[in-house]
Amino acid sequence: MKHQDLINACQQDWDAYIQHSFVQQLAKGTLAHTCYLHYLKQDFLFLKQYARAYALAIYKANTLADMRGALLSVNTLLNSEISHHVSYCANWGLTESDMEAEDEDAGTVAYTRYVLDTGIKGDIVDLYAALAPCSMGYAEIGRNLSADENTKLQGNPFIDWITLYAGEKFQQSAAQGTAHIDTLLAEIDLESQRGQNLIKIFRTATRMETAFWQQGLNAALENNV
Ligand SMILES: Cc1ncc(CN)c(N)n1
Repeated sequence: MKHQDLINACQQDWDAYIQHSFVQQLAKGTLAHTCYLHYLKQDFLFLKQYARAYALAIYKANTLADMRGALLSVNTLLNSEISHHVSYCANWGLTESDMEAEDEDAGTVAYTRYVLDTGIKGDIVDLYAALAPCSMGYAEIGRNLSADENTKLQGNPFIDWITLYAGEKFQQSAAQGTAHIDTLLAEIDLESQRGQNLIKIFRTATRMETAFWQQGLNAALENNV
């Protein structure tokens, strides 16, 4: 099987994630700032846990090449994505220590600990099936937003976010990650018990991504915006 089989098997859940109202409001520049700020703070905490999950992938790796690949992902997360995140959060008045001091929301805990638990219980392929919707999904969203002529580029307060995920660096590292997942999946038959179990993991993580967007939108309800 290939990564596209994972997506095809849960197309409806995948579309709900990729086309979520949070994403559409980002593209139009209309998202309530409370929602965005809440998302940014939670995403900082999310990315830290994600770096731990890639560190687990080093531990779970069977080959030196896979260990190096996972190390590269830890490095990209800590020194590129989180660093970018911290610097554009500063434009929104959020410091790194503000975000460190924030409590994790239920959706942040649920998603990240699901990924870690899946990796601890399972093997390297289970772990990557749980990690995959994160980078593959944001890369697809970045491509969609940059290709869509209705995406507001001028005067969009969320342009830094769009630029980060549509940008060459993120796209390239997501493409490398996807190629690696294809290598891990190559020997697994889609119809086998193993294949179906990987689909279940991938679908759960995809549903967690949708819940993460919704958690951002819900901040407006909680703050009566
Ligand atoms: C919740 C979430 N999912 C995915 C990504 C992209 N690494 C992110 N920053 N945040």
